[in-house]
Amino acid sequence: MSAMRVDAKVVMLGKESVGKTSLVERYVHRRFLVGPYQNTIGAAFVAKALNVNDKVVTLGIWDTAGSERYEAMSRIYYRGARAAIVCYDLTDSSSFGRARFWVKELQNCEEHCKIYLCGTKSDLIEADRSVRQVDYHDVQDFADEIGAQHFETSSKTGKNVDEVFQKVAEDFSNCALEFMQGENLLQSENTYFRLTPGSVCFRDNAFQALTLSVICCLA
Ligand SMILES: Nc1nc2c(ncn2[C@@H]2O[C@H](COP(=O)(O)OP(=O)(O)OP(=O)(O)O)[C@@H](O)[C@H]2O)c(=O)[nH]1
Repeated sequence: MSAMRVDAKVVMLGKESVGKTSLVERYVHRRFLVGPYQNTIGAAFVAKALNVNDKVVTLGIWDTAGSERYEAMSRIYYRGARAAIVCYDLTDSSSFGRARFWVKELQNCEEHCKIYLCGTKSDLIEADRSVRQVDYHDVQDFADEIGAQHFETSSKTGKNVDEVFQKVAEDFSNCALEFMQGENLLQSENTYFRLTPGSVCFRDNAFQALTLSVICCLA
């Protein structure tokens, strides 16, 4: 059994097919997978270390399944999260409604979790403005109202992807001292990820990444 330390738990939330997995893939592996869409089952975990002000911060990123049949499981994954990247698809107005749902959940259940609103697939808007279904200013007003950061990203081109995760790590780093004074987070179960002998894992040394796929028996 091995363990690695994760400084901040980050959860990806949002309607199915908004591009949560693609965002994580682009950020961690610098790639955009083409081919038939494969929905996430249960959740997947990846850890990535990055530098913030000469310090290393390791983010433990939980990519949840967007399908409503896995909603109860997604609730498990946001528990103890310090940041939630709530994604919506810029070309799908209903996905923003779903993003609002997750924001409400987080506000009710995870008061220490910082929220980052992420409008995905901006490359599609850049190619054809008429496909935009979610207005930038409407989301910015909502973000201001709830005290969230707001980004528009493209996993296809990489636009703003690093910026989202860098901001998450910077905010965590700036708040870490305050958190540590409030509660001994570095020793809480949320900041260590422990592998059990039966876990499925892959280690990517280049990115100091460890991936765990949680195969859901509800599938
Ligand atoms: N053009 C474009 N397509 C994208 C982008 N991000 C994701 N997609 C496509 O959108 C589809 C869904 O992407 P995923 O990353 O699997 O979506 P998800 O939110 O993880 O989906 P679930 O696992 O069902 O929750 C795939 O066909 C992707 O190729 C993007 O930035 N630009």
